[in-house]
Amino acid sequence: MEENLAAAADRNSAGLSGLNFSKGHGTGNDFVLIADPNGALTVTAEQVAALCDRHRGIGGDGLIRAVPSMLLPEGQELLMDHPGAKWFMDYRNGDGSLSEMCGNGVRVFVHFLIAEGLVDLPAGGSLTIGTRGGAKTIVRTAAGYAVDMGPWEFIFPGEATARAMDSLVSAAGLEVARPALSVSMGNPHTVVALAELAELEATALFTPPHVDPTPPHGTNVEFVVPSEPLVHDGIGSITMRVHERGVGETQSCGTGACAAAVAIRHWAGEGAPDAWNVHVPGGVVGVKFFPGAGGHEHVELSGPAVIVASGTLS
Ligand SMILES: N[C@@H](CCC[C@H](N)C(=O)O)C(=O)O
Repeated sequence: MEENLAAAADRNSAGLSGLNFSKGHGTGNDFVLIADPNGALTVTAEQVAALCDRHRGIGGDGLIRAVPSMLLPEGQELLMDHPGAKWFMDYRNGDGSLSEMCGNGVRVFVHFLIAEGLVDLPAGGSLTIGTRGGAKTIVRTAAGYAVDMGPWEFIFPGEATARAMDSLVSAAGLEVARPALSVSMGNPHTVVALAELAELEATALFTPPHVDPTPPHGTNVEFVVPSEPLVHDGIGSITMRVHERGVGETQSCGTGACAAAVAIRHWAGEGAPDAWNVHVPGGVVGVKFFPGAGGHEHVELSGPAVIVASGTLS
C-alpha cells in the first residue's frame, strides 16, 4: 500500500516537469506557488497532493496558482463587481481539495506576485485580488500585509446573542467532548476553548477531531486558550492550535485565527476588545474587527509573508 502511494506520488508530479515554482510561508503555514499568466496549466488534485508531499514532493500545506481572473469563469464573474481584481488566487489544500479561502495564503500570494514582478505594490499601497471566497483587498505594511477578510458569520442558524455553543468536539488527548462554535470566514471553522496551555499541548491532532454536528462542507477545527489576562493594553490575546480540513495540523491558519477571535470575543461578551493577537505554533498574527461596507462587521488579518526558495521541477 505504502509503496503504491509512493509510486503514485512520483508519477503524478512527473507530469509537471519543467514547471517553475516558489515555496513560501506565512507564520509557518507553507505553500507551493506557481505563476500561470496564460491560464495554460491544469493541475489535478493528484498532482497537488504529489507536489505538497513532504517526503517525495516539494512539501506544503497547500498549493497556490496565480492566474489572471479573466481566464477563470469564477474570476470573470468577480471582475464584474471588482474590475481591479486582475489576479486570482487558485488555492488548493495539500490533499488536492479546493477551499474557498486561505488567510495566510492571501499574504503569501501577494508577496509572490510582487516577487515575480507581476504587480507593483509599494509599502502603504493596496491591491485587490480574486479568490473563491470573493474579492479581498490587501494593504502592504511595514511588517507584512493586512487583509480585509470581509464579514464573518455563524454557520449554524440561530439567535447570535444567546448562542453559547452549537457543536461538541472530541479529540485524542481530551478526556471529554468540548462545546464549540462554528464560524464561517468564507471557509468553515469550529472553535473550541480550552482552559490551559497544558490541555492544548495534550490535544493530539494527528487524526481529525470529531465534530458533532459537522458544518455541511466539513470544517477546520481550532483549539484555543485565552491568555491570562485576556486583555492587555486594549488588545486581546489567545493561543491556538489548528487541525485543517484537507491538510492536518498546520503551524498556522489565518482564517482559523479570525474565527478563533470571533468565538472568544463572543464568549467574552460585552466590552471584549476589537483587536487580538493570535499566537500559533508558527508565530503571531493580528486580527481586528471594524465596520465594513453594507453595515457588516469585517475582519482584518495581518501578518508576515516569506518566499524561501524558487526552482524548477525536474
Ligand atoms: N491555512 C489557511 C486555510 C486553508 C484552507 C482550509 N484548510 C480549508 O479547507 O478551509 C488559512 O490561513 O486560512
